[in-house]
Amino acid sequence: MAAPALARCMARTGVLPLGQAWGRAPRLPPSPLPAQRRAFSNNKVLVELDESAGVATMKFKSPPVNSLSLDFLTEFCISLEKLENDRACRGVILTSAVPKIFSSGLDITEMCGKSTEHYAEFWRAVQEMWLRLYSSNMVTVAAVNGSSPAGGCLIALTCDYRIMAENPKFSIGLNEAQLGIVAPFWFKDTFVNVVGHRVAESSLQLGSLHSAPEAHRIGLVDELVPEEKLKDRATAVMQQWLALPDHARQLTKTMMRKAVLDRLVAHREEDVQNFISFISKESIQKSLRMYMEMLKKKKS
Ligand SMILES: CCC/C=C/C(=O)SCCNC(=O)CCNC(=O)[C@H](O)C(C)(C)COP(=O)([O-])OP(=O)([O-])OC[C@H]1O[C@@H](n2cnc3c(N)ncnc32)[C@H](O)[C@@H]1OP(=O)([O-])[O-]
Repeated sequence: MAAPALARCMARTGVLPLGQAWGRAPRLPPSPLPAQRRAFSNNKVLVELDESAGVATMKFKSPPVNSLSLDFLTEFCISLEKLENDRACRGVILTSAVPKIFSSGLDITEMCGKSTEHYAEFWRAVQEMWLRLYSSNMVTVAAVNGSSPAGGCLIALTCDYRIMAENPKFSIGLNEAQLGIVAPFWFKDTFVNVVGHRVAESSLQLGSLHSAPEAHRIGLVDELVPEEKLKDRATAVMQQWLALPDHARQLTKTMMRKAVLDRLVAHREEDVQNFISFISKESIQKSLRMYMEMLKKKKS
């Protein structure tokens, strides 16, 4: 489906047609035509595709903090879909064009004082982002070049491999509990699949934001590198993963992730309704408002 048609579909329903993501044809190696670089950009996501390497870089560029608004999520899904359907692309590196911030997570303003319909549309877009990324046939590498709380951490966890800049000021984690909200089961499942049950249990209950060295120690990120080497290291890791035959790697990935993906697909609407009734509670709205005020105070 072409991008404008996808955008119209998402504007109408809040979701991309799932048939687009599942059961797609196996990825083919890039064509032997002369090396080419292509770029396409929406407002909030910049994509550069190196056809000779078969690798795209997706850069988040939604200042000040790359929060995951409905617009951002829509653009993210459209960009990912374009790459997924592009035979020249076998892997994607996710990173940020905003200094010091990978992503600040879900845009809190999308979850405050809005209508039930808006919450439903927003939550379907969050689900869609995760379903598409977690089920992607491409190799996905997160080059985490800044802080990455909550939904930002989820994006990194959803990739195949995570490399973080070894800046002790950068933190990462599912800190929802600190906001007085609860990460849904599929955030938790993704986290457990990366760090194991015990670490996930305490980290989630405490809403921990882990410094880069601690995130590495608990296995939340696979490696740390000096900031200036992050891009090169992500490219080297990507080459290593792409050296394997796509079909074997893709089937293995599906085998490892299917149960968790199927769980959300089977309970998608129920999950939307859970989100709406949870986020609409006055006590939750109050917690979110206080948290936003705290962020503003910290700034002044
Ligand atoms: C069930 C649901 C599950 C939920 C999952 C989630 O992801 S929940 C999300 C959990 N996410 C978090 O807990 C992360 C909260 N954010 C932070 O901890 C910090 O902003 C930072 C470390 C990301 C950047 O620090 P920094 O000193 O570089 O920047 P700064 O702090 O000065 O902020 C600049 C401006 O951005 C604003 N803004 C920031 N984040 C958000 C947001 N998510 N949304 C909207 N706006 C946000 C902030 O208010 C300020 O606005 P102002 O005053 O200019 O109008």
